[in-house]
Amino acid sequence: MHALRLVLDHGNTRRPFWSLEAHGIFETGIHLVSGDVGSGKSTLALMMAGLHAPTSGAVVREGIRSVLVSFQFPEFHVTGLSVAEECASWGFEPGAVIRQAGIDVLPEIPVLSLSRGELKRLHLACILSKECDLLLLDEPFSSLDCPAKEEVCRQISRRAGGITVIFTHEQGIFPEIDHLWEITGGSLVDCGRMPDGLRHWQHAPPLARLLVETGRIPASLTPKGLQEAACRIRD
Ligand SMILES: Nc1ncnc2c1ncn2[C@@H]1O[C@H](COP(=O)(O)OP(=O)(O)OP(=O)(O)O)[C@@H](O)[C@H]1O
Repeated sequence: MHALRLVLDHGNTRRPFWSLEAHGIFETGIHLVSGDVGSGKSTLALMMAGLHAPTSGAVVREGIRSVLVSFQFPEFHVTGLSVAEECASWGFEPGAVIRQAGIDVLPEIPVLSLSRGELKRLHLACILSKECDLLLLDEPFSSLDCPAKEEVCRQISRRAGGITVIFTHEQGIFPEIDHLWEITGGSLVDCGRMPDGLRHWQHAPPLARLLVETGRIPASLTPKGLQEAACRIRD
């Protein structure tokens, strides 16, 4: 596998009433970028994908030959009329995708007749089955219930190789995360690798924050990792 790096070299973007400064290096692994509503997560995802040019600075994709972006709203990705056509547009048979998505739909029905959550699961099943060097997932958990979030997390955690970046304000359910980032005060902040990065993560969910404050640093942000830390006798 060739070395992959996405370098944000003071990649700044400005709009009349908003700006974002993004500086840092994303290496192979699973990255979590958290931030409040409107903080710039989607804009940063577009910048990293090469779909939004920085106003100043640069975004350098070293060794990255393939990029996939998943937008928050699954309708943005639809190109087929039926579920089967939609799966085919990704190069997949509908049966396998429908099984992986865990939804109960027929391949011949119009893809836009699916509920938002079903469509999101179908889209995620397709995109998570593709191999790529850089996978950018903007709010992958939106529209999903807890079991579906957990299944998507398992699929993300299984990704081997490549750079995966999750942009989200999710506070409950996470996959295995290697590196924590957050957007705060108009800047991308590198909180650091897990688990030490937890100490610097302002957007940490309440349970993770409590565990850190009580000296039980979770090794992982997965539900199992948080449970293990919560059940641990204080260090
Ligand atoms: N095309 C645009 N033109 C002008 N301003 C925009 C445009 N797109 C986004 N913005 C502004 O840029 C800022 C960042 O938006 P962005 O969608 O990146 O935030 P976000 O963190 O992804 O939000 P959310 O959590 O709601 O998805 C917001 O203030 C938004 O109003």
